[in-house]
Amino acid sequence: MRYLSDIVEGLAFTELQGSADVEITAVVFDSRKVVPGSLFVAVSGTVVDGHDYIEQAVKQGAIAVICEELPAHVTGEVDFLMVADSAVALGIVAANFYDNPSDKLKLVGVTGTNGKTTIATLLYQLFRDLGYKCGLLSTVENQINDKVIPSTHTTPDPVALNSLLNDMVVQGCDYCFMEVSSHAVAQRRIERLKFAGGIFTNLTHDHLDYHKTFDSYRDAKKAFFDGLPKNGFALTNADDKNGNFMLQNTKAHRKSYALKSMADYRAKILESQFDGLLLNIDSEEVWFRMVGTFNAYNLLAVYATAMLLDQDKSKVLTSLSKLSGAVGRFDYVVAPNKVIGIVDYAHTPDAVQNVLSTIHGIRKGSEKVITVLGCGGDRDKTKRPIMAKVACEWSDKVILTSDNPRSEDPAQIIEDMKEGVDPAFKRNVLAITDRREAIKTACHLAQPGDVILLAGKGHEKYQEINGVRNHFDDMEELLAQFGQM
Ligand SMILES: CC(=O)N[C@H]1[C@@H](OP(=O)(O)OP(=O)(O)OC[C@H]2O[C@@H](n3ccc(=O)[nH]c3=O)[C@H](O)[C@@H]2O)O[C@H](CO)[C@@H](O)[C@@H]1O[C@H](C)C(=O)N[C@@H](C)C(=O)N[C@H](CCC(=O)O)C(=O)O
Ligand SMILES: Nc1ncnc2c1ncn2[C@@H]1O[C@H](COP(=O)(O)OP(=O)(O)OP(=O)(O)O)[C@@H](O)[C@H]1O
Ligand SMILES: N[C@H](CCC[C@H](N)C(=O)O)C(=O)O
Ligand SMILES: [Mg+2]
Repeated sequence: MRYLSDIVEGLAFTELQGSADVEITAVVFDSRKVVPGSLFVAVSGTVVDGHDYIEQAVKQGAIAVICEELPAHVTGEVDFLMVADSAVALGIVAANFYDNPSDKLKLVGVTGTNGKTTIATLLYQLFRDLGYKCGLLSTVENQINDKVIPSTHTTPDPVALNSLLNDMVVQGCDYCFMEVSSHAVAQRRIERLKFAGGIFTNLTHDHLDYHKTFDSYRDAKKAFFDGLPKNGFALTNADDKNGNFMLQNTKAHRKSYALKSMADYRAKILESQFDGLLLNIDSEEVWFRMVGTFNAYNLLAVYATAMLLDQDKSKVLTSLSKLSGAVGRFDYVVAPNKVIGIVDYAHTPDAVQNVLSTIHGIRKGSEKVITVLGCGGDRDKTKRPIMAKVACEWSDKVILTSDNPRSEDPAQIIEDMKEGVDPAFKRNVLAITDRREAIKTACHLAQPGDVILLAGKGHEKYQEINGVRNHFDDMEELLAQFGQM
């Protein structure tokens, strides 16, 4: 049991109606989830305003409410606290409710357009292998030591986030590695968390539906570094044109990694194959199981982080060389007829280009590249033609299909993608709305040695159409076509 007075510690509120001396059973920001004794935080969202649900929350048993505006009719039995920003307040009270778990372990956050899941997962796998108890919060799954907890977001809401961190503390975790999405920073999901360090991967085109402009997307990422404490580290990619910008106002120790520029941690690619990378990393030659230049960046960021967390260099490199990262990132299979299939979560123009240029760099001769690609519905529409354009530039054949159409018409999403197809390439482009059929067609078209890339869905085990999630797994489909299932 926790008292309201403990939970609001550090919270700047302008008015308190009632007494802070009440016991709170739960912190809740969705009226539908209120249980008797809850503290309800009214947050205004992208669809509705939580303030409109205060009455419902009280009816369901909320005994205290945090809000930006007091409702017209305030009953005497409920405590009301007025704040300037409810989203910030939610972060603070959620952390206090769980007794600030981020103060009790070393929390490392990863932000950037691409590579967050890969880096957070590699760090988790590395530190587990080094013998530590660890937690992971990622797009694919959350983990507490070896226990897997399904994830709903890249970065959970503040209540779920602090609850998971608290479970990690209870399970004795020394570290937690988490992804920090730009939505999470903008919506203040990470408020009041204490980070031991932050990592920046890169910044390219995504989520402009939500952030509206590239600058505000960039500023959301930067705000994460602005908030790091002065005894923490801020590690950036010096090869990315926004890398230094991220660290402009941070109080944390500034560190960098790079393959091309001057940096604190450097690596060079010596060999790049379908089964791995040979890197000269911090003056040591090491073979890794991860594929592609972009993974050289991810591996280097992980290595640098391990050094900043005072780990032993040779143990780290030995362990890192065995790891394969997150599922659905450049997953590679060969059919009996020697067709190569790759499943990758590339869902931004930059990621599509990186994966395809990696395939180009590795293939030996005249093998053809067939790309199967869709774009998500209810997400950034402006990336659709660019993703299609990039796919066409780097493939011999492209099959445009559905990703997760969500509430949108799949045929219209494909039309939006077609806008990016060069007329001269049109005869090499097919449009097949049914993703299963699209994959089947790619497999029929492929000749021995050819490479099929299934882009966009990676680890996802579902396809969301009109609010319904049907089971769908790119790798399963590929293996079925290859006669391996
Ligand atoms: C666009 C977006 O980020 N939306 C998130 C946001 O919801 P919202 O602003 O739409 O909320 P809303 O429906 O307007 O409701 C406003 C408030 O009223 C409350 N409410 C609402 C109805 C009601 O009856 N009673 C009630 O109290 C809601 O609980 C909420 O507090 O806040 C919710 C609670 O935290 C999130 O679940 C929700 O994520 C949605 C499901 C989502 O799809 N988000 C994606 C875009 C997202 O966050 N993605 C990022 C990055 C992805 C990546 O690149 O990896 C992520 O971190 O996962
Ligand atoms: N460092 C990188 N630079 C550019 N592209 C990358 C990098 N790492 C991975 N990718 C590409 O981006 C895809 C997504 O990678 P990952 O899941 O690690 O990114 P993420 O940042 O977690 O994405 P999300 O925002 O959806 O959570 C990969 O499948 C790969 O195609
Ligand atoms: N976490 C990202 C991933 C998108 C993956 C793609 N498969 C899609 O559904 O658009 C998002 O929610 O924008
Ligand atoms: Mg991710």
